[in-house]
Amino acid sequence: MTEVDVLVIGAGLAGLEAARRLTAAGRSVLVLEASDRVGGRTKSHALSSGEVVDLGAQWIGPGQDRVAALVEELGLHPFPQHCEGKKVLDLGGKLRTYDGDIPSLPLLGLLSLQATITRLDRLSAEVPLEAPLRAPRARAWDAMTVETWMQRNVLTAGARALVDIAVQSIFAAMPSEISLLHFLLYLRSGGGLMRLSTIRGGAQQTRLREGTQELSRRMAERLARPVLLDAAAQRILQDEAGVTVQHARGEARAKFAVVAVPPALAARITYDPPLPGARDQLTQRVPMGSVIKCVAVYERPFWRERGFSGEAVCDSGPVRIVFDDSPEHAGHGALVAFLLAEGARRAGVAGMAGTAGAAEGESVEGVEGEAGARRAQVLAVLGRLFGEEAQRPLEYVDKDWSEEPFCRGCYGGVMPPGVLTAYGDALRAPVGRMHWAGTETAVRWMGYMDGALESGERVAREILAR
Ligand SMILES: Cc1cc2nc3c(=O)[nH]c(=O)nc-3n(C[C@H](O)[C@H](O)[C@H](O)COP(=O)(O)OP(=O)(O)OC[C@H]3O[C@@H](n4cnc5c(N)ncnc54)[C@H](O)[C@@H]3O)c2cc1C
Repeated sequence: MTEVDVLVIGAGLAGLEAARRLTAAGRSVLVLEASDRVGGRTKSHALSSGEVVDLGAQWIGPGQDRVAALVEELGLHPFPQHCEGKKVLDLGGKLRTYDGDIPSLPLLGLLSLQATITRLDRLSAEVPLEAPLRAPRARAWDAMTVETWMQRNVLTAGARALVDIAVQSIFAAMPSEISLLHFLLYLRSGGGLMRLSTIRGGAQQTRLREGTQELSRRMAERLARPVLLDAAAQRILQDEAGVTVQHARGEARAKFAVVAVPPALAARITYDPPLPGARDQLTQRVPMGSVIKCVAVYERPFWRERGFSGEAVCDSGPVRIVFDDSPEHAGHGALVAFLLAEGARRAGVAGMAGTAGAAEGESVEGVEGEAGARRAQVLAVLGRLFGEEAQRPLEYVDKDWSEEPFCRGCYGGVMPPGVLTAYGDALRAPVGRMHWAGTETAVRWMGYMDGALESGERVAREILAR
């Protein structure tokens, strides 16, 4: 049995950040990772040209200071997300183009949309980041979904459709699945609705040439002990002197453990003694969002030549949002389309019936079955938005995150009504010698890579203080 000071479960950004901080403080650390790679919800894919696209987390933006510092420390190369040119809005079956951050709507819709954004940002400013239940209307907000709030407060159908898409794009969940309090907390945690949904000055501003998974690879390389891969933690036993973790490759013992996996995944580990009721019930109530990310690669970014930015917003069909995904030195062009929430679930279920590769379908011409059907549907949307050329990519790859065995959905855990009020206190509270990390536990940038790093830093601090 391996014995160390601290065992970290999960080699995503949260677990690796905890591990490197504890190592730097002179503690011995072993990271156990269930899958055969590090990086968790980051996954970079090499195109046949050798350039990299991200099938998981992709962007960083202003205010995400931890990620920015890490990028610099690890010598990675940031570059700006392309956003020059016209954007396409596919609303109510009609295609139009617009400039700027807010899609073009008739005057009343535009006013309603602006008023909604201002109102949501004002409400979210009332939610204290570290203690959301102290918000003056916390209980009322946690008793309703974002959908209910929208029905009452967003006055035009056009504005409602766009807010709906913004919510799906930020959470990979439907407005009907999210507590208004959780939503407002999340907005505050990331600096507001516009910051979360925009490119310039927003959370989609910057990409990494090497892809975001490289952050985890380089962090793991620098640890004193290699990450133990294919070592899913199955059972955590605690006694007065320490913690024993039984995992897929054996057993390990430490003084403390960090569980750096989302709550829904933490629920799949057995705890002995059993978790306190509140903590266990929390893990029963924070489901993961649903997203399939689809990347189509072309000879060149032909849409740029026609004055388009590559960005699109759609209210029908399988795709909700599209961005230019071309590599930094765009010899090639690429577009990334997001299937979100209901759309991802429909496409994912379709994938189950067909070929293997529903989880990560690298489709080639002539591919058959449901993975091929998904590809055809996505390419048909891209063709409608950017012209017929978009239907003929050189390469296509997609990834259904609900199929990833140790993520089971993305971008992260979503809280339905009632959860924060009843179980919020259990989110970060250690249980004996076990400490909880993961982006879902972050105060700032909850749900993002930056939040994952914050949580790793926090648990390292908690353990060192003990
Ligand atoms: C499609 C997509 C797009 C995204 N876009 C962005 C973006 O643009 N910008 C951004 O900042 N964030 C984005 N995110 C979110 C970002 O990826 C996450 O916030 C972040 O990576 C979470 O890191 P984590 O360490 O908290 O969790 P994870 O990355 O989930 O790490 C947990 C690790 O634990 C492992 N594990 C699970 N169970 C066990 C077990 N029993 N034993 C051992 N190991 C286990 C998992 O395999 C995983 O490696 C996106 C996510 C997705 C999927």
